[in-house]
Amino acid sequence: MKIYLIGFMGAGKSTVGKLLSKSLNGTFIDLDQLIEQENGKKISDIFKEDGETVFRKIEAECLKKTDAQIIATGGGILYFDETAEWLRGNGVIIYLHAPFEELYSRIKGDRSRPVAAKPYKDLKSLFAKRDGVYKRTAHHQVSVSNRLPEETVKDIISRLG
Ligand SMILES: Nc1ncnc2c1ncn2[C@@H]1O[C@H](COP(=O)(O)OP(=O)(O)O)[C@@H](O)[C@H]1O
Ligand SMILES: O=C(O)C1=C[C@@H](OP(=O)(O)O)[C@@H](O)[C@H](O)C1
Ligand SMILES: [Mg+2]
Repeated sequence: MKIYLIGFMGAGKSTVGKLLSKSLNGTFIDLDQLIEQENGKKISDIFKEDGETVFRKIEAECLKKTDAQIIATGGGILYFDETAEWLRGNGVIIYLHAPFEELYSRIKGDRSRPVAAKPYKDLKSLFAKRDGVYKRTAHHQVSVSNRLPEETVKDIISRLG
């Protein structure tokens, strides 16, 4: 069974995914790292040099080719409508959720995340839009608010049964 972690930037998908894979003794991939390896450049350079549309196509291709058991996706993984259905047909989807302000405080000023460079109000409305899509797509919603990543891992494992 594959486990896909989804959620907004700063939710802890990369951090929790790595820990979860250790607890479950499963293989792990951070999709952003896979994209950087396959393309030989940083996400921020792909955005700068090739544009977001190219990045999204690469992201969707990398998602479909990874054979890892635990996958930390990027916050924009549901950019194409068909990706939600593809994900649900290929594994268990966990939405890591926290209120926007908490996530914003984790990502503001982080230059490695090009989307986080948007102004506060644009990020807030992006969160509002994506939150609904994450909720509709996920099998489980797990809180990452005021919680250590280790606690989130325990919560995920208990929900998986
Ligand atoms: N539970 C948590 N509590 C506080 N900070 C966290 C937590 N999980 C992750 N972080 C921090 O938030 C930032 C984003 O984490 P990251 O795992 O990269 O999130 P994502 O992959 O969802 O964007 C990092 O600086 C990380 O150390
Ligand atoms: O939300 C987004 O659109 C993005 C989130 C990033 O991943 P994280 O969610 O791990 O920061 C990364 O895929 C890229 O910078 C775009
Ligand atoms: Mg990440």
